[in-house]
Amino acid sequence: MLAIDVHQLRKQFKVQKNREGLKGALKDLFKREHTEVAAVKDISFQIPQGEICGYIGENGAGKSTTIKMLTGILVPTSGKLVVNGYIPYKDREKFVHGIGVVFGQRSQLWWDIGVIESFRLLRKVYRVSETDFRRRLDELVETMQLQELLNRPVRKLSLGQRMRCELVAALLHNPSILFLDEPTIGLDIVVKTEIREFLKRLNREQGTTILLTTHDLQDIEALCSRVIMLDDGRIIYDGGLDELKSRWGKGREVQFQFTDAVSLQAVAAMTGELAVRWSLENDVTAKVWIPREMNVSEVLSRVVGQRDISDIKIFETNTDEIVREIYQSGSAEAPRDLSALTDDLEATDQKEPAKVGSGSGAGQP
Ligand SMILES: Nc1ncnc2c1ncn2[C@@H]1O[C@H](COP(=O)(O)OP(=O)(O)OP(=O)(O)O)[C@@H](O)[C@H]1O
Repeated sequence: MLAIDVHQLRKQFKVQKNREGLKGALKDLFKREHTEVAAVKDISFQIPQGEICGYIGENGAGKSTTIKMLTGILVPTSGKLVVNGYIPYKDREKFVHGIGVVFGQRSQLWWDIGVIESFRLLRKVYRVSETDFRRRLDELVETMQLQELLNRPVRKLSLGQRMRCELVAALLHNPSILFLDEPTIGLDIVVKTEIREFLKRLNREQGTTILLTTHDLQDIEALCSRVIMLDDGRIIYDGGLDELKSRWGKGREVQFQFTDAVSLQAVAAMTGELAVRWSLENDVTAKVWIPREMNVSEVLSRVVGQRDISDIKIFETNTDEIVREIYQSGSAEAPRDLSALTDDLEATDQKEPAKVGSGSGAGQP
């Protein structure tokens, strides 16, 4: 069964226009002018139960607007959406029992009362039985190590402590879908890792579906097998993270540290006709760029054995770089040949972003 089913979903906001000058302000008093801002433009996607899906995009791409429609806070302008079997904005009362929401920038806990009191209030809001509440609370408090924090007022918690409490609060009623909007924003790496581990476990053990919005691509790498990328209200990529990397990655680089001095000619001779590119870093260190369709072992087997090597390091294009380039180009369509890759590499060497076909290719692959 699908956890989330979205078809041609659109949200337009009516925004007041302010005319310039005193005359304009006076005119505004009598007759307001409006413009329409389309925040989400006819997007479609399906998320099966039990999936962890990353929902990413630049500031203003339309992520929060989508989450707000999926959680029933906003009514769509057009399109269809079914979440957990319900139409969120229509069936709100029944619908909210099956979802949990964490907005990293906002709290669902009461600021001045003890954490446990907030949890008790939420138990009443979600009408969870006392026995289920106790069992669930004990389990969550232990995994999230909240024992010491339960009686402290929320305002006295650190951000990391509060986020752990927010997650517990969102899960007390045992929802089958969890919406997370920037859950690790501002957290240190230790708390981020704890939260990622917790979410992985939750998904593995309870099959909770998770839709995660984040600007931290390490959250995505750690948790999501699939990523949906938005740009200006449209989906420009929907697929696996691995596929994105192999489609956009610029191949790999292998750095060899030799025991004796080498020359560029000598290292290039070792790989002969292979379409790789060598560069020298110093007398004993050389780097070879290998296109993504070539197996690294093909190069390694030619080099190892011909010369004594003291160290080898393999570098991949990291996801941050890939996603930054896609945002810049406005399209995740990147059918690139070897020469384009080489051009890109040269461009990157000169610290300029790689350019690929511009934004017309929006749409789901
Ligand atoms: N209530 C609103 N009224 C008018 N315009 C809005 C409203 N909410 C959002 N927008 C506009 O819709 C667009 C998408 O905003 P949204 O908050 O969904 O983006 P986002 O991807 O979540 O961005 P961020 O990463 O900065 O949170 C923006 O241009 C924003 O200005």
